[in-house]
Amino acid sequence: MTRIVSAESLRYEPAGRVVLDDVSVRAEAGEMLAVTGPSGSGKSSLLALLAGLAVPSAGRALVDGRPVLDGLDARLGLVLQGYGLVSVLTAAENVEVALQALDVPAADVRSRALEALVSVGLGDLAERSVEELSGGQRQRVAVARALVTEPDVVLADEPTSQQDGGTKLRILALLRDAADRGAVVLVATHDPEVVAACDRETALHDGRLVV
Ligand SMILES: Nc1ncnc2c1ncn2[C@@H]1O[C@H](COP(=O)(O)OP(=O)(O)OP(=O)(O)O)[C@@H](O)[C@H]1O
Repeated sequence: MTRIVSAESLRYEPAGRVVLDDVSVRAEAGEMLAVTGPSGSGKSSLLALLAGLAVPSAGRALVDGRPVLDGLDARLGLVLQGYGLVSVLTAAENVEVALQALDVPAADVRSRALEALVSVGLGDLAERSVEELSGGQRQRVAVARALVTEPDVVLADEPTSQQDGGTKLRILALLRDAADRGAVVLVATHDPEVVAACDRETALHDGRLVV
């Protein structure tokens, strides 16, 4: 079971540009950590490094003390900017993809995907192709796909940016459920309401931690 996600003195300089410098963060099972900062401060980059989707030029991204790319036994739930959905598939099929990669019995895949879509208020649109969904609905499909596997680590980049009051609260409640189940939850956001729903905040400015 995953207990700790940590960044140790991360430096990230794609194309020679310093985007993150000496960033250390630690989050434990059961907590929701808000990663805040103005646009361009490096929030998405930090989440990408913690997800193993980008490689730091110095420092380490660790899951339970092991380099994140070695920690693949830890189940990762990602909500990325742009969502990464397959637009020609239906909402349900996009969520099913996450379960198919695991040892979930085929008979359970559909019901669990539908349950996840109902949890984000999209039960009625499960059979709708993603290209026919609005931006906010796509974001909710991405949240359902990230959480359907009951991940040990949730990395969510502005997961409610396109939601109104009710659905925003619903998504925040689902993230809290994941933390209560023992997941480590990191949420990049500049929304004070989202920060208030988290346990702690770590702030970035120009790629550095604000102390
Ligand atoms: N691959 C890259 N090459 C060059 N610059 C990059 C790269 N990735 C990110 N940056 C730059 O790093 C800075 C931080 O970007 P990042 O997306 O991490 O910030 P953010 O805090 O998530 O912003 P936002 O809230 O607008 O999403 C930006 O100035 C961005 O242009």
